[in-house]
Amino acid sequence: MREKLPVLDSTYYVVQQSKHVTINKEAARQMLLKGDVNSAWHPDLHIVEPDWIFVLDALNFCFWEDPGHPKWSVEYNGEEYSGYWALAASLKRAYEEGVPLTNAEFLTTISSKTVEKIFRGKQTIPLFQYRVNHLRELGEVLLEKYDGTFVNVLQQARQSAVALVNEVVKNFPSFNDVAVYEEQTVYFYKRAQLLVSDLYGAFEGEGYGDFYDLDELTIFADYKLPQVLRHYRVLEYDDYLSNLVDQYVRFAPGSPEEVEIRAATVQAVEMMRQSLTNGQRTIPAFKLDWWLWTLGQDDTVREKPYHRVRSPFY
Ligand SMILES: Nc1nc2c(c(CN[C@H]3C=C[C@H](O)[C@@H]3O)cn2[C@@H]2O[C@H](COP(=O)(O)O)[C@@H](O)[C@H]2O)c(=O)[nH]1
Repeated sequence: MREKLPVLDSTYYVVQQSKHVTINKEAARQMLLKGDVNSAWHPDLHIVEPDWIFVLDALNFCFWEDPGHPKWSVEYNGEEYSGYWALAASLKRAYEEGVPLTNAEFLTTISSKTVEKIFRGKQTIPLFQYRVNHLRELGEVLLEKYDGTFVNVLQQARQSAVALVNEVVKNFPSFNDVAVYEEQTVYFYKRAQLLVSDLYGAFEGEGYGDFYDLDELTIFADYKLPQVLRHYRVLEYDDYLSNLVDQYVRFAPGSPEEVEIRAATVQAVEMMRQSLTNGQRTIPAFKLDWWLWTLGQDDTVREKPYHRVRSPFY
């Protein structure tokens, strides 16, 4: 019996009780009919090195600003990047400048000054102190338990995506993306799951990217996928929630509103997967994720804002 993640069951529970978010199955079916779900992984701006990718996904969260506030952006090779791409570009720039990002010893005592230099650009990257703390946590745990390299975390997982997610969330608290909803623990594990798909993408399914159970992953519950699914009316927010989201009101991390949005995102894509499987080859959730996330990079789906939570988990 293959090991499974607790993400699907726990998010299913939320969707059953959900007060403010509903999933529109027909809209989900329509979206799939129009979609070209075979989007590829974007190789540009990435260093194909396991410890670098681990650092990338330890920092892969919360790039948004409130309306009217300019976003953090960096310049790399004459191009300006913001959001996720600014993170990838700044870490690639640092790596090329010789900052020893993949040296666990260095990470344990990395200074704020050094982190400022890594992310230098216009404005400041949000949740700056969390970025420093996550890097130091990676260094400490890698040194203490894995002889200083993420490669040994990968060895522990023995090519199981589920085992790797569990190993990471258990030993690196900054990846332990869970919430409590009506006394039940709800597991999202967004950056830990995204890490596995990034390894798969970067290594093209070979070597460090070779996992036998990738179809056990769910989508990665960030803030862009709900925005895309809401645009296509796959997710429907009631008036109470729509008003708050559309006025850029911030929700507290772990609030019922946030958990309902994230859980419905996971379950909506699971529904898409099921509808795809009748008669067609099953497609792993992470491939639908890449498709939806790439759609989210396009302005057409942004007429309504995504929900705002200042969270270091996504
Ligand atoms: N669900 C999901 N969330 C993802 C990604 C990625 C980047 N992966 C791509 C990169 C190379 C490969 O081609 C991967 O496809 C970033 N994010 C999240 O989005 C948010 C940033 O958005 P914006 O502010 O607009 O940059 C933030 O929460 C960030 O953590 C993904 O793939 N799936």
